[in-house]
Amino acid sequence: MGKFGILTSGGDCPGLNAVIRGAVLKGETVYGQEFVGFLDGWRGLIEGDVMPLDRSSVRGLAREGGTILGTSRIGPYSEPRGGAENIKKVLDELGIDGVIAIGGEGTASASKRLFEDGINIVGVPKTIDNDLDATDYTFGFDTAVEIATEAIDRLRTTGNSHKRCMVLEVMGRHAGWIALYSGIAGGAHAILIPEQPESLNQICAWVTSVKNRGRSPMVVVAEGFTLPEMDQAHSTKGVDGFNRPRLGGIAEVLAPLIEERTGIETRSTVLGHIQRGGSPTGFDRVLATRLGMAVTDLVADKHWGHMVALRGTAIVRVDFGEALANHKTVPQDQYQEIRVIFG
Ligand SMILES: Nc1ncnc2c1ncn2[C@@H]1O[C@H](COP(=O)(O)OP(=O)(O)OP(=O)(O)O)[C@@H](O)[C@H]1O
Ligand SMILES: O=P(O)(O)OC[C@H]1O[C@](O)(CO)[C@@H](O)[C@@H]1O
Ligand SMILES: [Mg+2]
Repeated sequence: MGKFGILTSGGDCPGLNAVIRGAVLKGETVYGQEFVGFLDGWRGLIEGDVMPLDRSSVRGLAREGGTILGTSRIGPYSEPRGGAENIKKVLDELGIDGVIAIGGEGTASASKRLFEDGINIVGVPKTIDNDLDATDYTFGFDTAVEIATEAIDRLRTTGNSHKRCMVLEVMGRHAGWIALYSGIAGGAHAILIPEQPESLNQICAWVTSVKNRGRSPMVVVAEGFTLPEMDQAHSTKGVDGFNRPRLGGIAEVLAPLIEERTGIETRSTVLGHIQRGGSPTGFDRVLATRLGMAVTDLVADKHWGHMVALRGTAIVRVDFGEALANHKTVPQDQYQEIRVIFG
C-alpha cells in the first residue's frame, strides 16, 4: 500500500532500468504499492516532474541500458527550489509517501541529509566503479568490465599486427576495480590504478620487458591513476555539476611518455562512456532486479534511511551512514597478487 516515487541520480549505469522494473513488479504484486518516476534525478523531485510507472511501463526493461527516468547531477538542496521543506510540499501535493533514490555515493549522501531532514527515503546503490563499501558488488560493474575486456581483446590484435604498445584508459575515479578486473581478464601487461602510484620508470620497464619477449605491450590505466609526481588526477575538461574535476585523458599523457622513453611506438584509447552504455550483462540484470525487488520490502516496512546492498549472495539492509563510511578501494594485497606477473 502507498504511493512511492523512484528517481535515478548521478552518472547512469547499465541495470538502472532493471532496478526500476524489479521494484514496480514486486511492489505492485506483493504489496499493492503504486509508483511514479521523478524525471532527471533530484530535479524531478524538486519540481514535482513525474511520469507514471506501472507494470506496463516497465515491460521488457531488464535488458535496456540507461534509465527511462533520465538522470542528472543536480542536488536536492540546489537553489532556487531545493531543500527539504519544498520537497515535503511537493510530496504532499502529489500524495507520495516516500522516495526510492537509485544512485552512487553522492546520491546516498544527499539521501542521508534528506532523511535527517524528515523525508521518507530509501536507496539502491549503483555505480560502474564498484567503489561503494556497503555492497560487495554494484550492478553496472560487471557490464563495464565486460566492455573493457572486449576493448582490450580488440586492442591486442591491432597492437600485435603493428608491434605497438597499446594503452587503454577505463573509468575509475577513486578506485581501480574496472581496470583491475578487465586488465586481469584481458591479460594486460601492466594495470595502473588510483590506489597505487607507479613511476614512469617502472611502467617503461614492464613495457620494455614485454617487447623484449617479442610481444606487444598492453597497458590498462584507470582515469584516476596518478604518476608519483602528479598531485591530482589528470583533468583538462573543467568540472561537473557538483564542482568535481572531469577526469579523463591520462592514457593520452602516458602514451607519448612511454614512446619517448622506450622507443616503442605507442597508441592510446580512452574508452569513456562506452563502458556505461548499452545492455547490462546477465549478472547485472539479476543483481539489479533483486535490489529493486528488495527495496520495496524496505518501503513496506517503513525502513527509511536505509539502502539495500549485496553481501555474499544475500541482499541486506544498511543505513546510509554505514554505506558512506568508506570508499571501497582495491586493497594492496589484491593489487600485489597480479602485479607480480606484470611485464
Ligand atoms: N552531501 C550532499 N548533500 C547534498 N547533495 C549532495 C551531496 N552529495 C552529492 N549531492 C548531490 O547529489 C548529486 C549526485 O551525486 P553524484 O553526482 O556524486 O552522483 P553519484 O550518485 O555519486 O553517482 P556517480 O557514481 O556517478 O558519481 C550530486 O551531483 C549533488 O548534486
Ligand atoms: O561524465 P560524467 O557522467 O560526469 O561521469 C564520469 C564519472 O562517472 C563515473 O563513471 C562513475 O562515478 C566515474 O568513473 C567518472 O569519473
Ligand atoms: Mg559520485
